[in-house]
This record gives sequence, C-alpha cells and structure tokens, in this order.
Amino acid sequence: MQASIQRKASADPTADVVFETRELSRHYGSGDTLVKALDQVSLTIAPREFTAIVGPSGSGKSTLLQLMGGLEAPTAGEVYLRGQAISAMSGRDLSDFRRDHIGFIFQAYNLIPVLTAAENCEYIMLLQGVPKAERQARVDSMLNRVGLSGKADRRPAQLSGGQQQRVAVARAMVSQPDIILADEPTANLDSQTGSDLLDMMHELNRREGMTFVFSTHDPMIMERASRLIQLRDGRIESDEVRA
Ligand SMILES: Nc1ncnc2c1ncn2[C@@H]1O[C@H](COP(=O)(O)OP(=O)(O)OP(=O)(O)O)[C@@H](O)[C@H]1O
Repeated sequence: MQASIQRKASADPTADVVFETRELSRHYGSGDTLVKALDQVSLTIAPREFTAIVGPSGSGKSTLLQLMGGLEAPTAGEVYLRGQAISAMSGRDLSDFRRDHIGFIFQAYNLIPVLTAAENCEYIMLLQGVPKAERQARVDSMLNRVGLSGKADRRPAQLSGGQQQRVAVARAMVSQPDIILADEPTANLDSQTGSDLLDMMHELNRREGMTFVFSTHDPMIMERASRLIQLRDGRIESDEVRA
C-alpha cells in the first residue's frame, strides 16, 4: 500500500507545485560593494495561490520576481516552472518558454503603443501560431471579462491608466500561462482604480484558478493575498499562508 502511494506521488512530482526556487541568489558588485539582492531563497508556489511578496525598499522583491520570470539570471541557485529548470535555459529557448508559460504585468503597463487593446492581447498568440478564429474568440472573451469589450479598438494612449492595466491583465491571461508575475501592478493607479483592478484579478484567481505572484508595497494587495512572503535583506523573513 505504502509503495503504491509513493509510486503515484512520484508519477507527477510537480502536480501541486507550479513554481520552485532552490537556494536562489543574485549578487551585484564585489568586495566592499557586494550587494546580496537575493540570498539563498528557497520557496514553492502551489496552483491557485494569490501570493504577495512584501518587504522594505531594497529587500529584493523585484529581483526575486525578475529571476522567477527568467528576466535575469541568478548568481547561484535554480528556478523551476512545472519541474522545468528556467535557470538553465538561455536565448531563444528561454524566451519561447517564457512566452508560453509566464504572464507578466508591470507597474508601467508596457503595452505596445501602436497596437489596439485587442491587438496587444492577440500579439503573443500570433507568435505562438494560434489560429486566427481562436485568437479572436479568446481576445473577445478576455476583454469582456476585464470589462473592456467596448474599447477593443482603442490604442493605449486613448485609455486611462486603469484601463491600460486591465488590457495588461487580459494580455497576460489570454495565452493561458501557468502563472502570472505582477511587479507593483497598482503603483501608478489611484486607490479606487487599483482596488477595482485587484478585485478583478482576485475574481480571475478564484473563478479560473489562475496563480498570481505579486511584488508590492500596496496594503490592498496584502489584504487580498492568500499568502504573504516577507523579504528582508534578500532573505525570507516570514512566510504566512492565510486562506
Ligand atoms: N542592477 C543592479 N545593480 C546593483 N544593485 C542592484 C541592481 N538591482 C538591484 N540592486 C540592489 O539589490 C537590492 C534589492 O533591490 P530590489 O529592486 O530587488 O528591491 P525591492 O525590494 O524590489 O525594492 P523597491 O521596493 O524599492 O522596489 C537593492 O539593494 C538594490 O539597490
């Protein structure tokens, strides 16, 4: 009995882990100017978590998110997404993997200014070779879910900051990634707009099971988070599961 349970568990060791970091470090400079932005951080993220990474300025939050997303290379340690070592990939393999498995939401929205809201959402699926009819159906459905179906043909400059960030959420979700990494997504929004955006992401998390990891100073994100990871000086100071 015991043996069969163990065999079943080892058949898919990543089933209950989306993300894992092992002894992850990122150092800048050397000698007297050495900064351990991240220092041997090990953590796992389970499916459907709504995790906030918090901590004082300079504690390593953005660095951790950048390393988790493969946007920066670690000095030491490993990053795994669904059991695949992102930290061992480079070049085209890394960018293709990132495109297909990770959604990013940035503080400054980072939409392509010459494309409409719909085209911004469609862009990654174009690169993935998703057929046109499916692209359009997914974009329509996603823009509807973020409350922007009437604004599909507007370019970013014709949208408010909150609406642009909704497009960014739709763009991150529409290619159905394993996880969404959001770096201070509400930092440029007024509190009502930020609160509405968070309610929307929380709803997507609960209804569709999308896994989110935020780096943030925003108390509104902390209130809604199912898990709070507190960093200090590049290390995990506390890790609290709340739901
Ligand atoms: N490119 C870099 N070169 C040198 N030091 C860096 C670099 N990037 C980050 N650091 C340093 O690493 C440490 C962690 O920075 P990081 O941006 O991850 O912190 P943070 O918690 O996100 O801060 P904030 O809340 O202010 O955004 C800081 O001491 C920072 O100065």
